[in-house]
Amino acid sequence: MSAPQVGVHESRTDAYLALLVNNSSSDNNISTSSRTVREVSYQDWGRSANFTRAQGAERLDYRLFVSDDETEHPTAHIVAQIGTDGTEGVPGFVHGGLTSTLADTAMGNLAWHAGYKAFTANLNVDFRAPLSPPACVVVDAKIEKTEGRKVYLSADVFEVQEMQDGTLARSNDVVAEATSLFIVMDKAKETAVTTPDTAPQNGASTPRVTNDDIRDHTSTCVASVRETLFSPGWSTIEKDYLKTVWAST
Ligand SMILES: CCCCCCCCCCCCCC(=O)SCCNC(=O)CCNC(=O)[C@H](O)C(C)(C)COP(=O)(O)OP(=O)(O)OC[C@H]1O[C@@H](n2cnc3c(N)ncnc32)[C@H](O)[C@@H]1OP(=O)(O)O
Repeated sequence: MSAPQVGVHESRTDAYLALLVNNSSSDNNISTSSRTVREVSYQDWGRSANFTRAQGAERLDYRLFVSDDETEHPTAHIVAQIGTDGTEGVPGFVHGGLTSTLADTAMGNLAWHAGYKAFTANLNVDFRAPLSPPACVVVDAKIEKTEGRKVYLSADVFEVQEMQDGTLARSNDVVAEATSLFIVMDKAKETAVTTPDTAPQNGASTPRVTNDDIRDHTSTCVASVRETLFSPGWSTIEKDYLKTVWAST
C-alpha cells in the first residue's frame, strides 16, 4: 500500500481522521484500530469535473477514505469542513442537500471502489439534528447488501465538536442517516462514463484550496477549530494515529 497523498489540509483533516479511529464504539464497527483505510486522492480522478470538488475553503472541503483491507464489508469515510459561504438552507443551518450530497458521495464512492460501477437510483435521508455552519462532519458509509445489479448502502453523518479543553471529538448524536439504492449500470451506459484519463479539463479552472485560503478564513468558530488542529499537540497525535491507520506509514 502506498503512502497517502496528503493535501493542503494535512494537519487539519488528519486530525479529523484520528477521530475515525479514536471514537470507536461497539455500535460503530468501522472505527476499530484494526481497520486500515487509505485515502482516495483527488489526484486519482485527474482533473475530472467532480461537483463536490468545485468548492472552496469557505464552502466545502473534504477528504475521502476507503477501507483497504481484504474485507467482505468495505467502508468509506469522509471528513469534511462545511464553511459559511453559500452552505445554508434555512438561514443559520446547513442545507440538507449538502449533507445529503456528502452521504451520497461516501456511498457512491464506496460502491465504485468495491467494484460496482453504479448510479444512485434512490437516496433517503433522515435529518436527525440541525447543523450550523461552520461545521466539521464525519460520514461513515457501508454496504448493507447486494442483489444482482442492486447495491444497498447506508451512511451516517456525525458532527465533530470542539470540546471545552480544546480537543476534538465526534458527537455520538447522528446529524443525518441515509440509505440508498445504487444500480449497476448496463454496458451501454458504462461507455459514456469519463475516466480520469479522458475526463474534461474544466476541473483545471477549479482552484484548489491553499493554506493561505485556510489562514484567511475569517470565521471565528472555524478559526478556533483550526487553531486546535494546527497545534503542535495534534501533530504528535496525528503521527501516532497515522501509524495505526496506515500500516505503511
Ligand atoms: C477511478 C475511480 C472513479 C470513481 C468514481 C466514483 C464516483 C462516485 C460518485 C459519487 C456519488 C454520486 C452518484 C451519482 O451522482 S449517480 C448520478 C445520479 N443518478 C442518476 O443519474 C441515475 C439516473 N437513473 C438512471 O440512470 C436509471 O434509472 C438507473 C440506472 C438507476 C436504473 O435504470 P436501468 O435501466 O439500468 O435499470 P432498470 O430500470 O432495468 O431497473 C433495474 C432494477 O432496479 C430497480 N430500480 C431502478 N430504479 C429504482 C429506484 N429508483 N427505486 C427502486 N428500484 C429501482 C428496478 O425496479 C429493477 O428492479 P428489478 O425489476 O430487476 O427487481
